[in-house]
Amino acid sequence: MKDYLSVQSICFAYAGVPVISDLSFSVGRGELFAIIGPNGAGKTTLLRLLGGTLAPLSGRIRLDGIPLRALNARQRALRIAAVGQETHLDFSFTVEEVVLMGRYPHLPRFGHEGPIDREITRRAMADVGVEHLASRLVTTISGGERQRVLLARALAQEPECLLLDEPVAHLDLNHQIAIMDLLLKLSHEQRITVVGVFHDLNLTGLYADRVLLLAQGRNMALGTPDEVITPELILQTYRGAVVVVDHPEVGRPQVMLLSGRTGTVEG
Ligand SMILES: Nc1ncnc2c1ncn2[C@@H]1O[C@H](COP(=O)(O)OP(=O)(O)OP(=O)(O)O)[C@@H](O)[C@H]1O
Repeated sequence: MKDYLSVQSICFAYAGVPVISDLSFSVGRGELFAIIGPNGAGKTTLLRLLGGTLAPLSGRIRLDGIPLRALNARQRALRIAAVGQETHLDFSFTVEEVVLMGRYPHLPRFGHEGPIDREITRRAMADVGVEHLASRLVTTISGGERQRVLLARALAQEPECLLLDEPVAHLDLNHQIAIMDLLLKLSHEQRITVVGVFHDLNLTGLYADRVLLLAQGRNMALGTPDEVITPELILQTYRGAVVVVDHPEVGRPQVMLLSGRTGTVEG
């Protein structure tokens, strides 16, 4: 698989406090790539570095062979769409207006959106199942609906790469599966590179092509879900005891918790 994103020895610190340390990896075009790790590991910071909203203190990030820092914000927005953890939307736009904003990087300066932009917006809303909310104010929809609207806005951007911070965190079971299936289709069929931060190790095990396990800003493991989602690595990084079983249908790793309640670990 041809590399789309290439990260070489990047370091980053907030006010002198190191958060990302000497991190290197690459992501293939059309790969569904998961970043996992405990709270504070640096996952969101890493996504911001990949999206170009933060710049590494040292090291290099390349996008399709081009140094990320050589691209301005609009050039980045034509290639990358990012959806952050913050699903709050302050202003009283309708859902359709918010999704249409994804088209802005494609519009000429001072230009207006046309029928093609409206059609792409409609399709993006349909893909994430928010078409029925099109005329609702974003301030009046639920957290999970808002999360899907923001994903629709990212899709309307028609990016080569999606950077998603916990894209299913607020979604119910049915919508989690629908969005993960959509991400799989986007990556494998449309060759969009999808990089997502996930807390749900079972969804990661089921869907990811490869997984980067981050702890204290360092690469603790990188490989297939089978290689990374192991009881040893989970205990070492999350300090949580688990057993890992094979999914009965597809054999992919699924995590079961051990705790005081299961009687296998001191509570
Ligand atoms: N703007 C900031 N200024 C200073 N420190 C920050 C800032 N943002 C994050 N940090 C710190 O950097 C570290 C990594 O934060 P980050 O949000 O990248 O972690 P994360 O792995 O995404 O965590 P979580 O799973 O809790 O969302 C944490 O210790 C956090 O407190």
